[in-house]
Amino acid sequence: MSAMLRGSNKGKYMYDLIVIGGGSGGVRGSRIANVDEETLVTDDTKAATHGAKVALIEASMHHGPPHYAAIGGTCVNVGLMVYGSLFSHDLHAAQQYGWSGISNPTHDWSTFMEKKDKEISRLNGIYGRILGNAGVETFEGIGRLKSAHEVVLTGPDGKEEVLTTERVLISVGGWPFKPSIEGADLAITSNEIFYLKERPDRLVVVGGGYIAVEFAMIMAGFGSKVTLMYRRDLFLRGFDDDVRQHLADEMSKLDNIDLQFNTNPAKIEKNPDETLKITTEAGDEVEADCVLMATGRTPKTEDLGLDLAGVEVRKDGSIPVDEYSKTNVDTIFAIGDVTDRIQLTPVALMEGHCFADTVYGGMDRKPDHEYVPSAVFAGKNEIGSCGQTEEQAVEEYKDVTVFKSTFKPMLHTLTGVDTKMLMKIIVASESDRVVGVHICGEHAAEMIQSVAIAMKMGATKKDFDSTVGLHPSSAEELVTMRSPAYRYVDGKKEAKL
Ligand SMILES: Cc1cc2nc3c(=O)[nH]c(=O)nc-3n(C[C@H](O)[C@H](O)[C@H](O)COP(=O)(O)OP(=O)(O)OC[C@H]3O[C@@H](n4cnc5c(N)ncnc54)[C@H](O)[C@@H]3O)c2cc1C
Ligand SMILES: NC(=O)c1ccc[n+]([C@@H]2O[C@H](COP(=O)([O-])OP(=O)(O)OC[C@H]3O[C@@H](n4cnc5c(N)ncnc54)[C@H](O)[C@@H]3O)[C@@H](O)[C@H]2O)c1
Repeated sequence: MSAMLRGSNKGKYMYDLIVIGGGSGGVRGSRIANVDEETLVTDDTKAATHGAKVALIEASMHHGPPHYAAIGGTCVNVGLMVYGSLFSHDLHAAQQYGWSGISNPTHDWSTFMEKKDKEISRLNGIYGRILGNAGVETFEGIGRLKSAHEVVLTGPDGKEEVLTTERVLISVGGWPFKPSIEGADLAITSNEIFYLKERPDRLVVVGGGYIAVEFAMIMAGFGSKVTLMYRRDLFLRGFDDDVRQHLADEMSKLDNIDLQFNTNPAKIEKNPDETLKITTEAGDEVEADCVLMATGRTPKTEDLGLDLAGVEVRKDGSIPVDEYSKTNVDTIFAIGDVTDRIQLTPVALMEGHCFADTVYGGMDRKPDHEYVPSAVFAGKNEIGSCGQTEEQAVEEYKDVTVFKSTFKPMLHTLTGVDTKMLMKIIVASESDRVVGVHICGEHAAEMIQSVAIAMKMGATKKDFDSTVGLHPSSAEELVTMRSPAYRYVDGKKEAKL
């Protein structure tokens, strides 16, 4: 795409760009597109010198009901909940190493929620200030397209205003989807779980994606008894099969998690004492205090007026875009979860940044979705993953070598905790390039970020082998796996090496 003119609107419209949605992608896109030298205030805005006149419309400047997401996005909620939930494991481990005075630890949910909310509010404020410093005009309210160059802003007081703009960037994200089973309204979603007044003693989680697995482990870490219902054989579809199975095996070892695969709820009812009864499609009953539906997210495009602007929308509500995040309308762009590419915060940031650099910065920057690392924060058994699964690699390269290692992390040689870590390296045999790395175990997320750099640079297995390990660490296993577990030749798994 040829670079467009900076601030080319020349007074025809009120703004060069209106951004609808101020989460991860929208804040980044607007901040980078905006800012001329005169409004540069902090170091944080120094990179942003593209000079467009930008307005950003965000439904809420403060997290929580009814919009839940707010300026800057609320992803950090999960991070804090994960950290909070891990202490139960750490406190147990500490005692096995001789620490005392912590034999009967208790957790105060309301103290934790209060501190978490305070931190998220602080972040909301920071994002508001960053935008202000960058010179982005920020409006609280709902944005809706009236035409390709007009956006209706409905403020918190219900008042409507029409803003005109040369271009629009849509970054409205998604909203949790609940299947329409009987009593679904009694279930909460990931929106509400961040605001529970009390920790449920018994939680049923429905679904088998990131959110289902993470919240099953988070709430179990805090002490809830969790039943995870997933409609198919094994959760986390799309992840490497060995990693999925390894995590399922590890979760099955935990006393307070009951994994129920091939199980789906048929109805949810309220008992006279306000607790809930979940009846599965097979007719089994489970009693719980709370049901979390983690059954996917739907792009938030329903009332966005996309039809009035002529923007194409897929059946599932997502917006198709080209490699520069442009929709079928030349002046309308979309980034982040609403486009249904990879739904991760850093990906939305990258897409927003590339958009601004290309359209207002005179650069030619396409977001690069290859070797994007991801993590599932499943307690002490988190997954860190980058690149292809074994199945995908065999499909693409036919000749593939697989290295695998399962071992007990050194920490647990003294704790007595029955847990294992899995590491897997997938290599395209002909080029020796490492095309997939999958880790399940403590600190997997931290490890995979560094591995992703090597993979992005095209590292071969030989490069991994020639790197000296760091001892003692679990990560050193990544550079000491010398013997392949098995190979594929011409797409067929070889029984013997
Ligand atoms: C529970 C949960 C945990 C997650 N954990 C992680 C994680 O650990 N790591 C990770 O990388 N990703 C995580 N994600 C995914 C990540 O949050 C998204 O990929 C990312 O936020 C997408 O950014 P976005 O800009 O597209 O949308 P969002 O960040 O969702 O922002 C959209 C914004 O638009 C606003 N909005 C919507 N409609 C309108 C409108 N009409 N007018 C005005 N404003 C509007 C919303 O209020 C919201 O603030 C998680 C998601 C969820 C739900
Ligand atoms: N750690 C992270 O980076 C992180 C954490 C949370 C979310 N996310 C992002 O957010 C996105 C959304 O997460 P998610 O967990 O909501 O979605 P998901 O697509 O990962 O999982 C949805 C799950 O719900 C199940 N499901 C769908 N419809 C159902 C139905 N009618 N009945 C029963 N089950 C049904 C699916 O089989 C799937 O297992 C993810 O794709 C991910 O990119 C990332």
